[in-house]
Amino acid sequence: IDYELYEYFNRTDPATRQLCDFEEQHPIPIGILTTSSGKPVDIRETISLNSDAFSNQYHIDLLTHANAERIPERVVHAKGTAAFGYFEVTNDVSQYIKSDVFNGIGKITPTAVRFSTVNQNLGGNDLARETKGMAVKFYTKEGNLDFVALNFPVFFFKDPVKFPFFFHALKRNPKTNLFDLSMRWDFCTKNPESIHAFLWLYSDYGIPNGYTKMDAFLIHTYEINNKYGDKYFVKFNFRTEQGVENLPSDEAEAIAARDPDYFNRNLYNAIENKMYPAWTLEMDVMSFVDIRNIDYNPFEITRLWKMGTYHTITIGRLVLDRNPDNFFRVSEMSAFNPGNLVPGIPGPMDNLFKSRRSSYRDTQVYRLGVNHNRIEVNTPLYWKVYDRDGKPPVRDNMMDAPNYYPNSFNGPVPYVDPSRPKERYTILEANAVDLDHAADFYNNYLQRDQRERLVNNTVKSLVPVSPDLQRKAIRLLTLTDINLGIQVSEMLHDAMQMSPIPDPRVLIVSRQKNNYYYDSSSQLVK
Ligand code: HEM
Repeated sequence: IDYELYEYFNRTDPATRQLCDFEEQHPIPIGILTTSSGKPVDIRETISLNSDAFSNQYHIDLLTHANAERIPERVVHAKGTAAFGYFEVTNDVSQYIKSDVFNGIGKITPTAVRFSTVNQNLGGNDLARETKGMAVKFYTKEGNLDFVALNFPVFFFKDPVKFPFFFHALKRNPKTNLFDLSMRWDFCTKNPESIHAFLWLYSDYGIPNGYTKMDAFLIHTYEINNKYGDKYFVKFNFRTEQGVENLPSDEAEAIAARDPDYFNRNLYNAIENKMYPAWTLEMDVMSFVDIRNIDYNPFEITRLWKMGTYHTITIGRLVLDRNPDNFFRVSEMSAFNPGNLVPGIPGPMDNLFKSRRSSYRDTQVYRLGVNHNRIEVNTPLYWKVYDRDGKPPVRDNMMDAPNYYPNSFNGPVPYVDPSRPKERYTILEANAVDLDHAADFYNNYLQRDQRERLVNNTVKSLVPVSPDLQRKAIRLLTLTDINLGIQVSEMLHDAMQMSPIPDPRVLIVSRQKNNYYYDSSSQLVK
């Protein structure tokens, strides 16, 4: 007997026994079967052989609905899962932030959370070496607050114009429909500011041991205000109470071979087994005076704040205690938008964040429709709008209320917030690439054994790419840190000796290349 296989097929975990649990809770059928319009279905309509199938409305209803049961998967973060829970304030942070959700020790706010892996399609592999997402919707009295975070504290670039190219390069090659390490390394070496986040990716943090064992970071520097209108600048971080745990590549590959849904299963089972996963929400804080006295740009999202230049304050705890009763209704219909903020959180000022405010909304209009905030999981506790009509759901469509503003007939009116600061700062963003942060991560953040695994993982990803890209990658790694460059270079050399002789065509395309552009008279220039 293959005991591993035996154990796998004899699971008694909540995820595997879900249908049996349903049966136990419903010892008799839950009702009479109907068509979608509610007509009871006669048993003879459930078989279409030797009958007039096209007079059988049940048959037509069933098949045509099945034809239309897919909506577009998310353009990124398609594979994921969701859970409900609550947020509890555990500390008095009123001196920094006036938002109702974070004020009043003991205050509980319901939340919905979606975890995801970035580049996989729906049904992909949870254990792929990819950034992971954690999006939290707080249903607050002042509207929905969406904290949309990643398991790395730095992002790959700061110019939002790069986003479509970034996710094209990390998703599937349009010709082969395969993930393509050449595209990845080409993106990385053409956009050297991304090396810091790529080092996080090739380090142990690239494969957490499930969603419950990872921290999550909002990355951007958020402006927050207190009730006197004072400004503070913060980074919000979720710290896992289960402890950070990562998986070595070989172990991750072995698990993936047995269970590519390992992360989703793990979260589902933890909640069903009442081992409710929890995170502490903290913020790293700087005042305006602090910001004026530091020697680096704190709004730069490809770097970390320097130790000693800020202090950290706990806000509260996020606990997940309920699995959705239907995956599609919650995970797939949810729409998280980092632009959904509440009074007291004007939010980040960098261009990448500004671009995200519109990007998420736009893709959600495409994916779920213009009324996506009327879908149950996205509906705030309170809403009064002048939006009308469009593809369902429209809920009550604001019934008989006036549909234009301003009006003389008592439609909804805005509120006045006297403590809201009058001005917002504008930040200047530089194009320069500073590799020091990546070097700092490699040398000071990682332990020796972690550095070794990072080198191993990097080499593994470089073996299949062309020598030209290998050279460019080693150059970038060497510029980042000379030892890192040397180690990757030496180990890659050894690995290439062991691998089969490269296809000569790869060598041809790998000759030293130049950069080309067209001049104003359309001549190609080298
Ligand atoms: C220019 C930069 C970025 C753009 C344009 C962008 C765009 C998008 C888009 C279009 C989606 C799919 C949303 C949906 O279909 O509902 C998405 C999902 C997501 N993004 Fe970003 N993103 C950017 C940067 C970031 C950053 C910096 C973070 C984290 C700090 C982040 C975290 C996430 C997460 C966690 C999701 C999944 C949300 C869910 O579970 O529904 N993204 N992003």
